[in-house]
Amino acid sequence: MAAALDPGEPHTKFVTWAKENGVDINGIAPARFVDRGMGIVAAKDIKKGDRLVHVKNTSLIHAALPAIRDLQLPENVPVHGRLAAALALWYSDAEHQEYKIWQDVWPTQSDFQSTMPLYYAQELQNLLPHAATTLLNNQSAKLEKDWEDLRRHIPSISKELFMYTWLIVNTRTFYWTYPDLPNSHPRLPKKRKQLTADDCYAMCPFMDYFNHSDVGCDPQSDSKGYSVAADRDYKAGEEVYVSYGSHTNDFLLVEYGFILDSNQNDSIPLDHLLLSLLSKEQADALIEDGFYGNYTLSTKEPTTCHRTQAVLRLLILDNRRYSAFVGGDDDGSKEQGKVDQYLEGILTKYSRRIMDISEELEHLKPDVPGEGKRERRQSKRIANVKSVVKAEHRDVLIKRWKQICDILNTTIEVLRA
Ligand SMILES: C[S@@+](CC[C@H](N)C(=O)[O-])C[C@H]1O[C@@H](n2cnc3c(N)ncnc32)[C@H](O)[C@@H]1O
Repeated sequence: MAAALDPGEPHTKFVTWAKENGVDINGIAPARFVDRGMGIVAAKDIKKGDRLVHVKNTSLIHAALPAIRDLQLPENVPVHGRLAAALALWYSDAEHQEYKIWQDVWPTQSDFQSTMPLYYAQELQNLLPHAATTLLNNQSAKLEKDWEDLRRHIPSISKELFMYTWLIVNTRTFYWTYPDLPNSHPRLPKKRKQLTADDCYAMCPFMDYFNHSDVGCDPQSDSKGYSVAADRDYKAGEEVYVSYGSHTNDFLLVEYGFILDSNQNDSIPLDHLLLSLLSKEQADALIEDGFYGNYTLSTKEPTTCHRTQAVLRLLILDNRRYSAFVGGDDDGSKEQGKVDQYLEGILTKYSRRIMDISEELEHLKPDVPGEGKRERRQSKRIANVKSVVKAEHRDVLIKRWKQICDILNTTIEVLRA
């Protein structure tokens, strides 16, 4: 069990504020952890099913709040950007005290800088795994677009501050469908039927202290608000996690800035390995059959999905055998050995490429705090290393590639057996 440390005064003040502002807390408390900032611990022995926290609907912060609508931010901008703009305006306004005590317990800008891939040096971003690269490109495009669409409406806010509150929203929001409002209400971001996941963001003070685990409590919402009940018994002092969803480590890394040591939901995409092997005709056939792309290798059995089995068969079998497999007329067991052998070759090649990437990462010199530019230049020359990056960024990336290699090697062993 990781040591839980005293959270410090701002957190004690925040808990008092939360209790006075619609948050009901039972048997849990915030605590500081060495490797993941704040989290929640059991303050006493807890029984499975006990309600640990309830946040009233009126205490949530979301786009339908009058205080946010009054800012008259353009409605075509996604809720994520509008919430970030509101938080930035409140954060920078000394007169606006309503959420000050909550803001005081947020992670700092420097916490984000040391964990989020958005802040990695370009050369490290270039070495992210494929899935993480796609997610990071999307995230970065969304942030830039929100900033471009909003900057004229919030002239007092710097991009740096906007980026900070945008990441606060990114890492601390909950899914909220405004169940306390009628289906058509002027304060709903859209008519209820038209709401998409991008409209359903709510910030939930205190609930946002919970860290994530692949097995954890499952937050629930209804028109009265948000709550968390214990998923199992806990002993006093144990950390209580919630699950943010069935996320892979690449997703957790880009969206939240961490990876789990063990993650039953982890998987890696194979599209970048398989799509390039297809001829135009094969790609067209897969599109027509609904099997183009989205091929994954997971940590759970069976490690390859049905889609992957389909594309591999198209690549190495005659069309008749492929069609029998995707049409469901044949389970494909007759050719399984041949398919496994082919996949084993592809994965072995990828695993060798990862060894090269890991070596490249090892040669990027980590930034040593306190070391000046001159010393860095000198030690770069002496050690024949290429560049200077943040040690914590580089190390998490080395660890992630090692996890990917382990998934590949486990699968290769299974395919060989
Ligand atoms: C909703 S907040 C949770 C509270 C947060 N730890 C804090 O200090 O305020 C989400 C952030 O917590 C951290 N986090 C959550 N779960 C984690 C875990 N299992 N391991 C490491 N960091 C985690 C990540 O920095 C993530 O972006």
